[in-house]
Amino acid sequence: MKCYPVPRENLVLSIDNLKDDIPEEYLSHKECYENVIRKGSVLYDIFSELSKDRKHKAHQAPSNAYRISDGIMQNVNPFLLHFALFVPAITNQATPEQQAEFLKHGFGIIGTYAQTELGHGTFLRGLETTATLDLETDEFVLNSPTLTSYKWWPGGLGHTANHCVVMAQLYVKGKCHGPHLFFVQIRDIETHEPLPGLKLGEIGAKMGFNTADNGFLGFHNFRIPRNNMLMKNSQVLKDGTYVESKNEKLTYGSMVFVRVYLLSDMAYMLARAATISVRYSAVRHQSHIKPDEPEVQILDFVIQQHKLFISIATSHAFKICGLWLWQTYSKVMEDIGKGSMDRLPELHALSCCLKTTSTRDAGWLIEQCRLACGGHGYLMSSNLPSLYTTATAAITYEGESTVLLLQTARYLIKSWKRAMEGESLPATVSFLSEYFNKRYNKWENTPKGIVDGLKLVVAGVTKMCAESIQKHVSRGQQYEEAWNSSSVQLIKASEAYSRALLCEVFWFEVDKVSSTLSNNLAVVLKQLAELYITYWALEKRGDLLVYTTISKDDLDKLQERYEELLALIRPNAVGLVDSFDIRDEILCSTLGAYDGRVYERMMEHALKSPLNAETVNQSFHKYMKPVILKHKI
Ligand SMILES: CCC/C=C/C(=O)SCCNC(=O)CCNC(=O)[C@H](O)C(C)(C)COP(=O)([O-])OP(=O)([O-])OC[C@H]1O[C@@H](n2cnc3c(N)ncnc32)[C@H](O)[C@@H]1OP(=O)([O-])[O-]
Ligand SMILES: Cc1cc2nc3c(=O)[nH]c(=O)nc-3n(C[C@H](O)[C@H](O)[C@H](O)COP(=O)(O)OP(=O)(O)OC[C@H]3O[C@@H](n4cnc5c(N)ncnc54)[C@H](O)[C@@H]3O)c2cc1C
Repeated sequence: MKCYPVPRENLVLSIDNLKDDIPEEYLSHKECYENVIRKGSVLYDIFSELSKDRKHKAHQAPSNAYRISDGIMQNVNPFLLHFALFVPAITNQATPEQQAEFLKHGFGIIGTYAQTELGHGTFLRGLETTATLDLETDEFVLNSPTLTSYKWWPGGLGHTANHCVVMAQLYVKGKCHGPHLFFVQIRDIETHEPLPGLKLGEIGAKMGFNTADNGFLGFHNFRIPRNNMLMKNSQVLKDGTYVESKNEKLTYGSMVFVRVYLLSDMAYMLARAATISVRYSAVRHQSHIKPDEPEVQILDFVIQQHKLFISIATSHAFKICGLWLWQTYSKVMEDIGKGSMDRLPELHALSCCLKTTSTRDAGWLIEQCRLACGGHGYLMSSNLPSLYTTATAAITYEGESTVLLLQTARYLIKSWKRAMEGESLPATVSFLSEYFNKRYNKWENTPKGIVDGLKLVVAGVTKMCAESIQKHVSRGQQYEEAWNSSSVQLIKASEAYSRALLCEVFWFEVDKVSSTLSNNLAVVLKQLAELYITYWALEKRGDLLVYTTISKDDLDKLQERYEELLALIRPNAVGLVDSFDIRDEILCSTLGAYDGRVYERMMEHALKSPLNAETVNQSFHKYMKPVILKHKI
């Protein structure tokens, strides 16, 4: 691995190409894309130089180098899918020989992950793109038989990528074997023209993510070699023999990989938002707390602390749980490599609910950070609107949130049944077996006591779901119908489970490492973890009252402790966000820069608006003036 900086002479494009003359928000849709490709190409070149000696490994966490692009792009990098899904899909789903072949050009090809179609994103078994084996030519023929079978959404597909990994229904000798992945070239390397037999384009402007170049793709008798099916888990041999995977869900492995990673990504998004709004709240003075004293920093309002400190704490919770989940993922992948699939269902359940909760929480907390900056948070130059639209996209992509929570609920219900039958359960759900023993334990008003209480809530709600399903079945519904009838409660079980997991892992991991930290650091980290747990205990007080022995008096004490924690964290608040160590260039915010020159930066940025290039806009003469003159008395 080479060190920074990459020598300038190694780069095709000049690093000066990373600068913007006009802020991105003033560019048209097309200009914006061209602008990010200009900058993205420099970064792509730098990243490829940096990783020349680095072998792509399966199950490797993505490098943090791409964070730099957060600052340079402000919006989404259209090359993101290459690193985040295309390469991981190949390293995780292709045989070693295929990996050597498909990745031999390194960054000489640009890829994306083309799975979702116009008609289906969630229900993968319903995908319509077909890959049919032609035994005579030893090729697969790809087709999009309907409008709804067009690939729709893949990032970078519109104009950027020249290759993709495509999910299609595999047909061999007239038999469908379900969705499988294929390595497909879609554009000529030199001319970048779409290859014959393909219909390619961009899907249009979106709520955010506008520079991601999301595209559509249709196939018309498009041929690829048989060997382009990614064959690590299942194979199609030359004579058309289909060799089944040990577990057909391994085909979905790339999604599990990204879901796991998203938890750490959300920690970072939230750290950026918290840094902006806490620093701004320290600079901004408005109103009085005591009438005879000067106007205060808005961060001194306790309600402002309540809005913001939870974002700092949550970022740490996600970071720590993200590491824990990453370790779990690596261990399960290692086991799978040795032929054991035992922990795959558990990993799937954990990654589904934690992906959902972290993206949803990041979305509303970033919005809360934006609102906490008052009017100025609404400016694009605060960068909070862009952080919000980028984070909220993740609630839907890589598995729609409700759908993923229902996957976890499926696991919880199965585990509940196993617990009732006296089977032993994996550590992450073993508390289900203890529900009946611990249900009436005396409430303990400590972080550990709260974690135990939250677990009782999960068990209680899961029990209620199992009973609800049973009730509907006994009234004549099929199991799947009964499942649908109980889905509101099932979602609640899953949500409660992710909250209990986040609280438990955060608290116990912090507790574990605190003896290795300086006393001051350990104290502050514990305050953040306790704040997080107490916040959620108060938010979920209704559930705790139903499923545990907590009393009103306990809740009053928790409220008091929560307010104490806000006061304890207040003196360190700015230091805590500084310690996220996010450079101004990456923060990209007029409100959140390290030097606190908020108002100066806002004015400097406003002056860059193209509308300020002239004192009178031409539209005045063209449209307004005639109307004004007409009505002038
Ligand atoms: C920068 C932006 C980039 C964005 C990129 C994208 O968005 S890319 C596009 C992202 N797109 C998406 O994310 C699409 C979201 N959709 C999906 O992932 C799937 O269609 C599904 C999981 C919803 C259902 O799948 P299905 O109908 O095939 O399954 P089923 O419900 O009938 O359950 C059968 C069994 O399979 C199990 N199982 C399922 N998945 C896994 C797994 N990964 N591992 C292990 N196990 C898994 C499940 O637990 C159940 O086990 P049980 O109880 O029988 O022991
Ligand atoms: C910004 C962005 C980037 C993306 N990038 C990519 C990419 O690079 N590659 C790619 O292949 N795809 C990509 N996608 C597509 C994305 O993965 C899908 O949109 C996502 O998986 C959701 O699927 P859907 O759109 O079919 O939603 P739907 O499933 O149609 O969801 C609509 C509603 O139906 C509900 N619903 C659906 N099924 C059920 C069920 N079984 N039970 C209860 N409720 C249900 C959902 O909860 C939701 O409320 C991207 C999407 C976005 C927004």
